Parts: sequence; C-alpha cells; structure tokens
Amino acid sequence: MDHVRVKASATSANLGAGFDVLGIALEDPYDIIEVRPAKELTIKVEGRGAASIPQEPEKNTAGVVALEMGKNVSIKIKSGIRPGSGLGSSAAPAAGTAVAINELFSMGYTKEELVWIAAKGEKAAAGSIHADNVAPCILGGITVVCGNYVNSIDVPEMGIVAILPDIIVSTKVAREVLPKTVPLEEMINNIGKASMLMLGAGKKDPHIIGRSLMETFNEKYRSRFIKGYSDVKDAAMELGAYGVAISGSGPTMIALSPVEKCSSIADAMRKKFTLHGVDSEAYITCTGKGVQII
Ligand SMILES: Nc1ncnc2c1ncn2[C@@H]1O[C@H](COP(=O)(O)OP(=O)(O)OP(=O)(O)O)[C@@H](O)[C@H]1O
Ligand SMILES: N[C@@H](CCO)C(=O)O
Repeated sequence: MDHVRVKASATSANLGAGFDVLGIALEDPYDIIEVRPAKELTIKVEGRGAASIPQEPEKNTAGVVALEMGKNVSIKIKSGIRPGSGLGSSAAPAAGTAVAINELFSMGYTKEELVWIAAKGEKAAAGSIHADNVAPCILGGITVVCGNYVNSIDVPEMGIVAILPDIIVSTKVAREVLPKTVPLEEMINNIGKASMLMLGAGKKDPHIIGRSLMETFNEKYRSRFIKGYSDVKDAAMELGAYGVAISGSGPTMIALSPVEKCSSIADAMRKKFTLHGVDSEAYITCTGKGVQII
C-alpha cells in the first residue's frame, strides 16, 4: 500500500445540552485526506480556508497526530469545512489522519484508541485536548465522551440542516463568556435535556432528540454571537424542525428535521439571516458514519 485516502466529515459538538460531551457526525461537508510514507513529515493544505490553516506539522492538528503516532508521512488535506465554522474543521484532519496512518502502517489501533490520538491533535487548534468532535468524526452517529470513556449510538433517520452564517465566532471567546459555576436549577435543566437526548437516541425518536436541543446552557450564553439567532430558530421550528441548536461554539446553527422538510427549512433559515443582513450557506445532510477509507 503506497497511500491511504480518507473522507473525514464535519461534526457538531454539544448537541444542545451535552456541552463538551456529546457530538454528532454529519455526512457533509467533509475533508479528503491523503497520507503517504515519506522521508520527513510534511503537510499541504488546499481548499476551504487553506490560507488560514497552518502547514507546520506541530501547529496543524493532522501534523500533531502524525507526530504522536511516530510516522514520517506526507499529508495532503483537501479542506471542505470552513475553519471556525463550529463544524469541527480542525477535528476532521486530525481524525482522518489518525485513521489513515493506522491503516497505512497496519498499527492495529481500535477506533476508540484512535479517538484519543486524534484528540491530542486538537490541542494544536484549541490549546487543550478535547474529543467531542474527533469522536463522532471517527465513530459516526451520536457520541458520548466522558473522562476516558467514549462510545457511540446509532440515530434514527432524520435530516440535518446546517446553516453557516457569514459571522466569525472564535471558540476561545465563546468559551470565555461561559460562567464557571451555574445555579442548581440550570444544572438540573441541562442534565434533563442531555438525558432526554440520549433517551430519544435509544428509543430512535427524533422528536425527543429535537425537543432536548433548545433552552440549554450553550444557547443561553452563546446565541448572542449569532445575529438573528431567535428568528432563524423560530423559522425552522415553524416549518416542522424537530429542534435547533448552535453547532459547537458556533456560528453554524443545526436544525434536526424530517428529511422531506429539510429544503424548505434551510430556505426559511437563510431568508431570516438575510433579513438580519447576514449572508449564509446551507448544508442539507444526514448523520455521518465516521471516517471512510475511499
Ligand atoms: N488541520 C487543520 N484544519 C483546520 N483548522 C486547523 C487545522 N489545524 C489547526 N487549525 C486551526 O483551528 C482553528 C479552527 O478551529 P475552531 O475550533 O475555531 O473551529 P471549528 O473546528 O470549525 O469549530 P468547533 O470546534 O466549534 O466545531 C483555525 O484557527 C485553524 O487555523
Ligand atoms: N465543546 C466545544 C466545541 C468547540 O470545539 C465548545 O463548545 O466550546
């Protein structure tokens, strides 16, 4: 085998109440990552936002993964996920590279072990190790990360509308606005919503999943960064979305919806953003299955 090419898709962390714990894989958008054995570790990035993505291995999430796995490789990233979108743009190259190197050198890691290797790569982007994007990127479905535990659950059939407004939200700033302590009532509400979400996944009921997404900790403190947030959310709910949440630290908003309603919901959400003077783009997609070797 002289190279391995993988498709590593976008992910949406938090899923409403599951702050830093839950995540879901999306089918679209995605990065294509190609890895070959080489004399030295190099990274080439092209595509979406390439100019803003560092190519030095120790500053790039994919490079940190290769260093962690101790392999000299050339990594080509064809980026399809806008950096700073809240769609796990920095996680996809880390997750894809971990899976590709494991395959290329027959290293024999399990998918769960690869999640923790890829999470170390995220440190290059976020400054700290976190796995709530790399877990769904590798495992697919909805994932839970808690301490050193990671697992995934399949989800019922449902469409996912991801609307990416032309707004910049820095993950760093979006984390700084969060309170260090929360009132008991708020904690109970958040635990309830996160529990409902997993119950909905277990029962394969998208209505329960959708109901759990809103009025959460993440929404309360971060919706202020997304101009028109309430109107855009209401537009989706009026047209029959199961629920709406901020994707990761934003600015993308995701609406879980019946498949046949996705297109009209996407149009309505984009129109509301336009009324607030904000350009946006839409992805109409579904739950992803995890990194695919292609
Ligand atoms: N391989 C990489 N691909 C993309 N971005 C990278 C990569 N390595 C480092 N980065 C940096 O990561 C930052 C993007 O991460 P950020 O957490 O802001 O966005 P995101 O991953 O889309 O959001 P979220 O984590 O909320 O889903 C950019 O500043 C970018 O320079
Ligand atoms: N759970 C993280 C995801 C962003 O990387 C956050 O919301 O800050």
